[in-house]
Amino acid sequence: MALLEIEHLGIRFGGLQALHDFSLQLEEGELVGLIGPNGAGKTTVFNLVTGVYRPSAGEIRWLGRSLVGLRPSQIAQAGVARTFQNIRLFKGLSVLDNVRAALYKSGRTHLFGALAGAGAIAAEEEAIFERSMEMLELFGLAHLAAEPAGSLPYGHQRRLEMARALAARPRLLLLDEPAAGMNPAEAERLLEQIRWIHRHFGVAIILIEHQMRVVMGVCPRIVVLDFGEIIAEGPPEFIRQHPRVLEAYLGRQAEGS
Ligand SMILES: Nc1ncnc2c1ncn2[C@@H]1O[C@H](COP(=O)(O)OP(=O)(O)OP(=O)(O)O)[C@@H](O)[C@H]1O
Repeated sequence: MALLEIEHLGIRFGGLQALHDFSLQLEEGELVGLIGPNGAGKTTVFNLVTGVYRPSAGEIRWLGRSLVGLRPSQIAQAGVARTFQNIRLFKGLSVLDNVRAALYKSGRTHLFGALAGAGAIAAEEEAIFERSMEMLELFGLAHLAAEPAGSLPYGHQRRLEMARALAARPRLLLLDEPAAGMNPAEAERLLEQIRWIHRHFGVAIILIEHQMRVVMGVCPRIVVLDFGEIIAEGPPEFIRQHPRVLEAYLGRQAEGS
């Protein structure tokens, strides 16, 4: 059974058809890139999958069961995690507390739910602490655990966001333009990190990215959106030469330059 099945998904905002007839099937552990020019509808796909928006048409199935109508918190609990285009951390909280907060929120940590009383709560606190530190260590942030998240350099904040998202062991990670605002060297490092996350956690990933080079370097399959519709889908070498993709990207760049 597919991990995620999206069928004929659509949403309108007033007169704007932001997404139309969008279908995508994702297997456990698969890594797919979602690209397209500004306003193509990429983030809208994430907002639909995570329950922020409700579709006007179509179906989203997670392990065979519909996600449509579930609250974002329920979808997160089911195993879908995301990061945002504009980093969303609790900037005033410590690096450690940012990961801890994600674990409390996920509701997936009731490891000692069958037990009652203060002992069980203390054990759960301990489990959350251990898991949070484990994540910080994996992401090379453990030595910064006590620092306020807002004081970290940009690249570290991105890493913390990913550590947070992965702490509750999701089965699907939605990455929304993680390379935004990065220079080429930073983007290259991020690429390595995404490859590592994919290998290490065995998690399925949908990567939205503006920089074609980043997506092409990491995703074996790429879906291209333009004006809310899929215009091409396939491996990087196919996408790179696809006339509609070239037109969508280069045509508009040429107009803009
Ligand atoms: N809540 C909303 N209300 C009205 N219009 C919206 C809403 N959310 C998205 N849109 C519109 O839907 C279209 C698709 O937006 P979306 O953010 O999904 O694009 P995108 O491909 O992620 O673009 P970018 O690369 O600029 O982030 C845009 O025209 C956007 O203005």
